[in-house]
Parts: sequence; structure tokens; C-alpha cells
Amino acid sequence: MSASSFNSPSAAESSTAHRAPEHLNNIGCEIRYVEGKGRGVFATRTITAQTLVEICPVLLFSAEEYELHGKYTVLDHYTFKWRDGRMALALGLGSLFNHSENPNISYTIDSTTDSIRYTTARRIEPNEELCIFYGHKLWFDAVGGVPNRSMAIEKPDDGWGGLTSVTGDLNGECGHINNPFEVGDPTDIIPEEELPFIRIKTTAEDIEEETIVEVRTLQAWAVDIPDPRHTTVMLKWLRQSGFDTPTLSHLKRVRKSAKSSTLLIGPSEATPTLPDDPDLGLSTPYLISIPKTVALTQTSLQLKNTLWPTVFAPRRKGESEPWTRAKVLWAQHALQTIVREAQRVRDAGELPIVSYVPPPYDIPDDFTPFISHDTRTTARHPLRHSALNVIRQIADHRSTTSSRPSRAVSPSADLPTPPISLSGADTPRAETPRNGQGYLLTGLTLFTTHEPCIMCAMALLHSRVKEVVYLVPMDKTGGCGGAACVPRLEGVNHRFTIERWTGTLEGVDDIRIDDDVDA
Ligand SMILES: C[S@@+](CC[C@H](N)C(=O)[O-])C[C@H]1O[C@@H](n2cnc3c(N)ncnc32)[C@H](O)[C@@H]1O
Repeated sequence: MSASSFNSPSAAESSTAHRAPEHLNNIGCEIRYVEGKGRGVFATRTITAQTLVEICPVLLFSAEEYELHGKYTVLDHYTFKWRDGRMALALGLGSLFNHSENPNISYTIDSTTDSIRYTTARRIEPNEELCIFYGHKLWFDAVGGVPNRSMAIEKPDDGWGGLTSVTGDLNGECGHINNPFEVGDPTDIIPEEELPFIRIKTTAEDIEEETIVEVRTLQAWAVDIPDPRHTTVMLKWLRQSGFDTPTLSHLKRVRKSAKSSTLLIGPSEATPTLPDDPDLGLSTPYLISIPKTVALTQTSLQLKNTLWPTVFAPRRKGESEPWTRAKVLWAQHALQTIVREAQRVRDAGELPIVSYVPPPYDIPDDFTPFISHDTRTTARHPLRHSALNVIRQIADHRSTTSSRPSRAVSPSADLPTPPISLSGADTPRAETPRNGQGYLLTGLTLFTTHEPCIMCAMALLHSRVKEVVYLVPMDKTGGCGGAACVPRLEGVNHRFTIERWTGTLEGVDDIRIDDDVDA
């Protein structure tokens, strides 16, 4: 909101006696009058998180027109600065969202259509007011919940109604927002090379593809069939022999050459007994090295084929989850939240390391976020790393409330409820479900400011977290691709996805720490 000069807004003049107009929004929003604020937007029913509630076309005024006329009118309480210095008025519900320090609506501009898209930042309950964040320099006395400042994450004064809380652009002008993910269809899948992060490889197959000289092999029995016409007989024998096991299903059974064939019999554990038929002219079985896994790329296929003909199976489904534009924005929002929280805890004398588990992108309902920071300094405890704290916070909360993962906790101003104390005393536990669903992080993404150390990476593995996204790599101490990559270790019984964020985010430089600190 620009409010460069003060004109008494209709809101200030209005009273609850006014009748609010109907709005034909089928998402569950309506306009109501509220004491002290004028009109506002309210939910008529539950609206789930990440719901697009309104798309508003904007009315644009030239800078000159606005400077000469607009700013002396009531418009000045409704307009935003547009990209090229023009002023924009959001039509529809856009101009009726009131301000809150705890906004439940975030919004992005779509300059291709000259419109603004408003999305719920969390689940909204019936009759709740839908609010955005205007910035810190308000030109009116705000009515409504002012958060506990000690808990609040300080937001920059963006002059843009909190728009930049989504975009990370903190220079205060819409015109300078340069976030490619806020423009366009939120359901578009972003091409891999345009994603603002690097995927850290965590499967053995992935490593093999990168360091292709080190094809992992195993020993298996083979036999030469001098007359290729006997190959079918030998394949039939193999099927009945019991030597044929699924362990070698990623390999072809026969390697043909110009004059003979070679049959792959089975793994080295059992010495094969061949058919007793001299007419077949078989060689004595012998051990060969064969690729241990399927070929995921053409390069790998070529290399593996030199050992033994290998099945080509390009990257298996689910290994590289596609990211939509909306999911990138969800992640940006989460990361901006942890950066602000880290700045706050740094100012409070702690290490600026924060871990955050937001509602899952796909199924955000019934889960309120958890956020924890490093408390080694205040707790005087070597294990109070932020990732461990948040894992423990979730487990404690879930096991002491109910078996159903549900409303949880956060100290963030972006987030609705106050935090569980991180005093260091273990919370007494209620009975937990046997499968661990009650206390694990199954299906959840953990966002963290710094690459988790090896201890935390192991704890995350035990917690069955689905995905870890971090900002600052810790080359000397990190356990997610820095000093080591714990979920990549052979023999671990769970792997989680890791993304190192490379996209620009305001404030990251403020929270860097010594590279030999365990985060
Ligand atoms: C963009 S308008 C919002 C819609 C406005 N309530 C109306 O009825 O037109 C901004 C104006 O709404 C009022 N307003 C917004 N948020 C408020 C709040 N938290 N407390 C009091 N007034 C608020 C202020 O008068 C402000 O100038």
C-alpha cells in the first residue's frame, strides 16, 4: 500500500451498520464489515492451505497521473507500486484484504496478465478473516491480534503488503520483484535445469552414474555354448535348474558372439551342475564379473554392456520428484521463514540455525508447522541441534497428544500457534502407535538453514523424513552431501531426498556460520 499522503479511507468511516455486498466467489470468501477496519474478506467455510482464493485484475495508473491526482485521493490506501513505476489498484477482493501481522494469505503478481493471485498460506477456519501483510509502516492504527514480539519473525517493510514475504525480494517495490516462479500457471512442472536447487544424489545407482568408472559388480557363473543352436535348450534347462534367481533380472541371460553364445547361469553362491549331455559341447562353468545394477543412462548402458548385456531402465519413477511452480513457491516461503527465524535467534544470542517442518505440500490439511532453532548455547547441551530439536518436538507433541498427526506448534509470526518450549526437559510420553506413525516424520519435508551434520542426518534417517532442503552447505561437517552423505550409505534402511537450495533468498548471508561448526 502506498499511502504517501493521508486521505481518510472508506474503512475508517465505515461502521458495522453497512451492508456488505455479495461477492460471487465460490471458494468460500465473502465480504463483511468488521469494527474498526471497514470491509474485510472472511471465510464462509474451511479453506485448505495453498488454495488459490482470488485472482484480481489490476487497474494501472501512470506514475505522472498518480503523482498529480491519484495520491490525493482515497486510492492511495489501496494502490501498489507496479513494475515500471506505475501504480496498481487490485480489483475484486484484492483491495479488501485487511492487514495482519500474522497474515494467512500470501500473494503473487502475474505480470503476463496484469493480475494478482491470492493464496491461503495455511488452512483457514470458517468465519476467519483473510488478511495480508501490508508492511511495517502502517498509516492507520491496526486492529487485530498483534503477535508476541518475542515470537515474531521480523518482516521487512516491503511496502507491498507482504508480497515480498513470498518472493524474497525485499527492496520494497513490486517493479523489482524478479521471481520467475510467481508468474505463470502454478501447476506447470518446472524443467529440471530451471529448478532453484541442486538435488544431492542419494541412491547407489546415482553415484554409479556419476563416477561411471566405478561400476559396481558382482560375481556370477557363466558357461559357453559353442553351438548357438543349443541356446534355447540351455535357457529351458536354466528355468528348471533352480539357478535362475531374480538377483540377475537386470541382466540379459545370453551374450551372443559371432560364433558362440555365453549363458549367464546364476550368482556365485551356488556352483552349478550342468546338463550331462556331451552333444551340447558346453565349457566348464566359470565366474565372471557382471554389473550389479540396471543401467540408468545411455552412458552407463554402454559401459555395463562391456561387462555383460544389461537392461536399460531410465531413472525409476519417483526418484526425481517433479516440482511444480506452486511447490517451488511453497518451498521459497518455507525457506524465507527459516531465514527470518535464524536472524531473530542470532540476535537473541543463539547460533542462527533453524529447522522447519511445514504442512506437506500435497496434503497440507490437519498439520500445523513445527519450527525449532539450535539451542546449544542456552540449553548448554551439545545435542540441541535444530534438526534434532524439531524431530524431538514433533515426536513429543504427537506422542503426548494423540496418535493422529495434527495441529502443532511454531514460534514463527508466519505461523498460527505458539511453540512448545525447548527447555531440554523431555516431555512425558503417552502410548504411541506401534508402527511409529505417531512420532515419525514420514511423508514430511524438513527445511533447514544449514546442511545437517552427520549426527542430525542419521537422526533424520531414523525419523523417516521424506525430504530435506537446506540453504547453506557445510562442506566440513555436513551429513547430506558435504563431508558425507548419510542416506547414501550402503545398507541404510531408509533414504530421504536432499535438495540444496541455490535460488536467491534475502538474508542468507546474515546467517552463515563457521564452516567447521556442526549444524
Ligand atoms: C486496502 S484497504 C482494505 C479494505 C478496507 N477495510 C475497506 O473497507 O475498504 C486498507 C484500509 O483498510 C483499513 N485496514 C486494513 N487493515 C486494518 C487493520 N488491521 N486494522 C484497522 N484498519 C485496517 C485501513 O483503513 C486501511 O487504510
